[in-house]
Amino acid sequence: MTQPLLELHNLNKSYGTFEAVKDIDLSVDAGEFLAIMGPSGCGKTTTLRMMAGLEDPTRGDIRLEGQQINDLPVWQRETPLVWQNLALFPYMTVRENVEFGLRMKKVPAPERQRRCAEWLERLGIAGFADRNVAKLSGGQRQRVALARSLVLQPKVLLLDEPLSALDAHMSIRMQGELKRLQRELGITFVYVTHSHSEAFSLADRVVIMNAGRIEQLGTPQDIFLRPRSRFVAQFVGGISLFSGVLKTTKEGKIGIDSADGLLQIADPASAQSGSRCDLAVRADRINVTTQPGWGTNEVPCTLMSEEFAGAVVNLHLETAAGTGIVAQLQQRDLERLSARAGQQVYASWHPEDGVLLGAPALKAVA
Ligand SMILES: Nc1ncnc2c1ncn2[C@@H]1O[C@H](COP(=O)(O)OP(=O)(O)OP(=O)(O)O)[C@@H](O)[C@H]1O
Repeated sequence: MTQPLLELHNLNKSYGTFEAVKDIDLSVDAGEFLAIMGPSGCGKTTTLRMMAGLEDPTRGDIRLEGQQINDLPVWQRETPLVWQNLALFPYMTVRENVEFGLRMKKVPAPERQRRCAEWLERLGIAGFADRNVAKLSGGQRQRVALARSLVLQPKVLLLDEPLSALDAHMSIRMQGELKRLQRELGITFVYVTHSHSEAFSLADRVVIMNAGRIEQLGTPQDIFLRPRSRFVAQFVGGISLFSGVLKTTKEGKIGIDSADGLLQIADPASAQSGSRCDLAVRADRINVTTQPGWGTNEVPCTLMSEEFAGAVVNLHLETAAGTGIVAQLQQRDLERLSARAGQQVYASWHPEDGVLLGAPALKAVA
């Protein structure tokens, strides 16, 4: 088995009595693009700053290539951090900013200039080399910040919401460039973001944090299709949740007995009958009809509102028991449905589209 490049073992950070990061265990492989997501204040930045050496862990280990680096000062680490406000030196030119780290490392002038020129070229900012960074656009400044870190040939590049200051168009463009660079260079990226679309489209694996802990770690597909907890399902969004008790009927059907009736599932894993469970169903798996009789799990609902999201529309429904359901329809399907807010409709889905959460057997899966 190959050794992970970066490892966090039982990493903790407290500020006074407040525990910002709790018992984080995480391994990042060489060349991997790992995204860290979670609600504001869940400890993403603190975790990243500990990796960068900008915060001391209260407890636990950080290892790079197997070596503990907890006490290594920032400037000796090979894990630079690029963050949202970039922290470029405002009175320096682009070239001076990019060369700065190499000067600190006492890299001889000819090599410094060669490496700086290579990165200015690579990131398409050679034309502004002698311009003051204060006179650049947001996207250009972002490139300077990346060049300044990449010129140091880091083992891991840590990025804290690097695109959050850019407008939507520039952010999408930079996402593509970041992914291309990461693939071409084979550098390991650890990337903190608030943006679901950035995490899910860029990362090989995504960490979802909640209140200082890792709630789920998996590929974007895993997290999107198989959220492990209510928290992850709600955080990812576009998922309807039903609570109930796992039950096998006299006819041999398996489902959860919920306030909205028996909701059948295809795969109960090894959850035991009688255990309390939550069932998650993705919005794009829910059919909506104006007449009953179309599906296995069919729940009468009231259409509460429609939310237009480009080519698709999210329908917000509510059952008689007060459960909120969200269904995602193509625009043309909505036209065919021709239902209005306040009208009774029927939500249905196939048993195999329901994912059980909270069952003991599922929790035990690593
Ligand atoms: N220096 C500090 N002193 C005291 N508390 C701190 C300090 N730094 C961070 N915290 C607290 O630790 C918790 C985690 O902060 P952190 O910045 O890691 O969260 P985050 O997930 O990155 O949030 P955001 O998405 O808002 O940036 C927060 O409650 C924050 O207020």
